[in-house]
Amino acid sequence: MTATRIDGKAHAARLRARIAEQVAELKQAHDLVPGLAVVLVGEDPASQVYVASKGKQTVEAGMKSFEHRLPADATQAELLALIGRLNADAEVHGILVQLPLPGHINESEVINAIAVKKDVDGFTVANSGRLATGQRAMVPCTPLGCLMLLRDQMGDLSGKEAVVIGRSNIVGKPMASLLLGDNATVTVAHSRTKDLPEVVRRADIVVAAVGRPEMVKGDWLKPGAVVIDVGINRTEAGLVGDVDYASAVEIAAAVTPVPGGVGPMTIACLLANTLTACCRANDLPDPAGLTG
Ligand SMILES: Nc1nc(=O)c2c([nH]1)NC[C@@H]1CN(c3ccc(C(=O)N[C@@H](CCC(=O)O)C(=O)O)cc3)C=[N+]21
Repeated sequence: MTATRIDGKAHAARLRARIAEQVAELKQAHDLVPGLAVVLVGEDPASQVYVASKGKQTVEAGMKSFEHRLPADATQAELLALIGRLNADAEVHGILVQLPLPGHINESEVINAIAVKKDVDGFTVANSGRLATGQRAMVPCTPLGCLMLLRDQMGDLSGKEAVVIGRSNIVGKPMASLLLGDNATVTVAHSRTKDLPEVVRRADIVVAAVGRPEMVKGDWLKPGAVVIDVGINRTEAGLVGDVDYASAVEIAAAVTPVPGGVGPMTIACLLANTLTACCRANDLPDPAGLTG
């Protein structure tokens, strides 16, 4: 029996359709249009493509998209001044500064200059702390998308054994917080973890977010596990995840593919967070089913 291929692309399209409906209602009832500002420093081709696709999907959902491109040699002061203007702009409900930033810029200073309520990536210290302590936060898009796929696949996650591979501030740690919030038993594994295959073997849920092409093998998995692959690795063989998909589908119950798994969910969740930020900025209730 081969595993279910979790269709993140189709799931994300349904999510975007729901968001578009709620955006239309917000316009009707309150004459509000959510706005997302994306800031791109430098000319990295992959980032260009990615930012263009975010802009297109933002507009398709009925929201406003504002793109700001700065040259690779822009100063940190210029970037901070731009963020200051976006923080003060009433048409902008969400701000995303595309990472990574050029080496001469202090990433953490820039991210933490974003108004907490407009931090649709959920990367500020304030939002990270709020999520970790169970307070209402803006939740990082990739972990939020993974949580939605897991709930859709498994229903209640209560009491499930989850292993998150990777401890980054943008995926691994917030993913662990979200799984704890859903009452899973969570292990965070990383590069110093001893006998990773043995740790993974006890998991009902595996979230792989390490950035090592096809590292997680099918024979590491517990039969029936649900596997979420966050990896986006460009190799000579093309785009591959952190999971060896071919061997994983022989053992798992369900696996996300790369491409077409978590990636499209990340962008859909960015739109969801922008809508949420717009509602909160106007003291309206959170949109239904979008905030985790
Ligand atoms: N402030 C900030 N927030 C981010 O969320 C952020 C960022 N910076 N910097 C870059 C990474 C990367 N990221 C991706 C999102 C979607 C796909 C995606 O949709 N991928 C498609 C394939 C795309 C392709 O073919 O290259 C898929 O997996 O099906 C990929 C990568 C968000 N990031």
